[in-house]
Amino acid sequence: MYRKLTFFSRFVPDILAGRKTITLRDEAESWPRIGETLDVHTFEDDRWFCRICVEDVHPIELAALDDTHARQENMTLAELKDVLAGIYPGRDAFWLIRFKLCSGDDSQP
Ligand SMILES: CC(=O)Nc1ccn([C@@H]2O[C@H](CO)[C@@H](O)[C@H]2O)c(=O)n1
Repeated sequence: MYRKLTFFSRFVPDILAGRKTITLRDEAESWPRIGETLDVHTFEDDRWFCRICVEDVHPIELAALDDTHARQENMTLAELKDVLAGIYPGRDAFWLIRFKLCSGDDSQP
């Protein structure tokens, strides 16, 4: 059994295309561990849509977010900050989870 992470369904196409390779979460969702495989579901209807392998997890402040992070979200920095303000109003400290799509077969690199 893999642990489960959810994403808003509007991000599904970007995740499946490999255009979105990070997510920024609060402490409640800082639990993924590097090397861990996760089952990924939509937040709205709990639909499974892929597995991801966690490549990095680290804390990051809002002020430290730059264009590289925005690119990894397939957004501009302004769009990313808007999205964060919408999901996490007033928060300025996050956890960055970087991931790649994976099969869930642990024997694969
Ligand atoms: C319940 C809950 O909080 N779910 C979340 C939280 C965040 N995100 C995405 O991560 C990035 C930065 O936050 C943006 O692309 C967000 O849309 C998400 O898809 N689903």
